[in-house]
Amino acid sequence: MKRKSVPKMEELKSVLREAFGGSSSDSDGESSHEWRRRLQINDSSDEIVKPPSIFEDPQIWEAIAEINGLWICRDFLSSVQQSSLLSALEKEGYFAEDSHNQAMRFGDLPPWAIDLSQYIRENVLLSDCLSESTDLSRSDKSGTTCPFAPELLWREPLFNQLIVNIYQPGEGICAHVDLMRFEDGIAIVSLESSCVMHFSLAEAEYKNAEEVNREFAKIPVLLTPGSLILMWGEARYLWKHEINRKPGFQKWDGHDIDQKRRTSVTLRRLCGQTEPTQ
Ligand SMILES: O=C(O)CCC(=O)C(=O)O
Ligand SMILES: [Fe+2]
Repeated sequence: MKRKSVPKMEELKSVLREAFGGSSSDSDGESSHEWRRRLQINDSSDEIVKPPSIFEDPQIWEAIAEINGLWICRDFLSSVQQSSLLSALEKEGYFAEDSHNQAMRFGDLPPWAIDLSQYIRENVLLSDCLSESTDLSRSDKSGTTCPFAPELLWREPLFNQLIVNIYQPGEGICAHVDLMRFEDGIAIVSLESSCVMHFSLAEAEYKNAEEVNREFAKIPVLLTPGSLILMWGEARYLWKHEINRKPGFQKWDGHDIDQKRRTSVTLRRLCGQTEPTQ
């Protein structure tokens, strides 16, 4: 299959500029711009907050040092954007009953999820990961400076399955590797309560002592409201992830995390979906 060539950063910026306009324009109806515009409107007050420039203050991406292919953007959504996303979930009826803890969509995603996907793609692109200068202080163990593999970033659609998980205090998710029916490249947006997600190696095929030790070590990652994690490559296939919200397991910096309801939006892509021909 012919792969799309990956554009260089400058080409990319001009493509983005053409598609979404500069920071001062918010008149077009383009999806990502629309998402940003909509997300600037505070539901309760209708206050319009000045939209950020798409090229200033790019968000900060951190590689989780121990795990190749695991990246976090802690300030991915502002508090206004988080509220807008929660309102969109509420309108879908996902919070209608306390017993309702999961909702899935396949194929055509709702507009807010398409916008969210586009916003993820845009923010990865703006991380300058495709530029030739590599800042090793921001790379993962394998030396990669890109929060998402370029060949995954350019697939269309980026994601076509979503799952919304709603956890009441004390509820979590057991250690697992996501099903193989999903392609590589998974995004998780966290909302409401913070939590610690633990990662542990999935396979016992690492024979040396250091790796056996690592196998039992769990790597904790704090997921704060509005954060985004991206899992691909080793993080997606070789590591399990779990959230244990039973008493004693949700500690950060020696303190128990105050548990409230937590909501997450996971975006993935089903295997075997071909790109539409243009
Ligand atoms: O809720 C989360 O943050 C993780 C969800 C998850 O791992 C899954 O649905 O496979
Ligand atoms: Fe998962």
